[in-house]
Amino acid sequence: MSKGRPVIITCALTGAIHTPSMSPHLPVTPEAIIAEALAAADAGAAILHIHARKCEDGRPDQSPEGFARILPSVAAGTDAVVNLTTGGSPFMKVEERVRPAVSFAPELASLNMGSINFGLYPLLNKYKTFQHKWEPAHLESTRDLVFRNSFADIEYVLKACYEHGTRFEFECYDIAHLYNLAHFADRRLLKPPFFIQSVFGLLGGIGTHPEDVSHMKRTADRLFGSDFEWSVLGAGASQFRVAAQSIAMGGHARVGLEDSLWIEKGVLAKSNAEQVRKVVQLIEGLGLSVATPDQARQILDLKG
Ligand SMILES: C[C@H](N)CC(=O)CC(=O)O
Ligand SMILES: [Zn+2]
Repeated sequence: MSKGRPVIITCALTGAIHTPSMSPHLPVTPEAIIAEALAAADAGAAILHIHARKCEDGRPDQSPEGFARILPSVAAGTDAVVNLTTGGSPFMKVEERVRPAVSFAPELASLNMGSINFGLYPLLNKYKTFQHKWEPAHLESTRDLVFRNSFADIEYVLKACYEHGTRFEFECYDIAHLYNLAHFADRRLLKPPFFIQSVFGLLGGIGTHPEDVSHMKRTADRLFGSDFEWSVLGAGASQFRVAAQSIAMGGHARVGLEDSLWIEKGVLAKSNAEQVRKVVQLIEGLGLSVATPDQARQILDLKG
């Protein structure tokens, strides 16, 4: 067992963008999401990023009731850190998006650090047949979709969650979002360590070229010095390449069917745990260790 620096693996189980017809392995029902959560934690994920879906057809569900069908069983089955989404689905208003985090006061919640055009053209052109009527409409409407996260929206979410001791996974889709984070830090509305989740490869945000990844890290180093922990997620086919670069550069990694349905080019991942096991190999291959949930709590200064 390698004793190198502990690397935190986040697993994002289902999300709100991919739809059931895109992969038979995308967990949709509460039972499936719970089973995937526990298996991903067993495989090495210290943090579980959780969205809920409507049981009947898999539409994104941001109601506290939807999360109440998932969270107790996850908490009973693993000590992994629960990270609740406040992004919900990009079609939702911030008031709706923040409700689960306010209701359940998790240790960690996502916080999206800026607005972006949310382009899903790669998905639009790829999928033609669907199980549910809402799926093609969901995809079609992204042509004109802006995922809104104004300064007021961001302040609304951080104030609504902060009083419960919830800390944040700062989703930064582009360099500007790092400056937005610095703005809120300068206003003392946030305290370090900042858990930065750099998002690569979403059309509307920064690309996945190694230069893009390095540019994000260099900018974060300049803005935050040692006051941050850096993690990355690569959308789609870039997931493991971006993760490998981050791990080699001293960072952490996020994987999961929320942001990529693949285990390798053209091969669907059979589960979230399969993706977690692959990133564990990357970490141990570099002589590093996989962080336990408690090591993640310590590194990120979570309330526990
Ligand atoms: C690119 C990620 N799917 C963004 C995300 O996970 C947002 C959230 O849940 O708040
Ligand atoms: Zn999410």
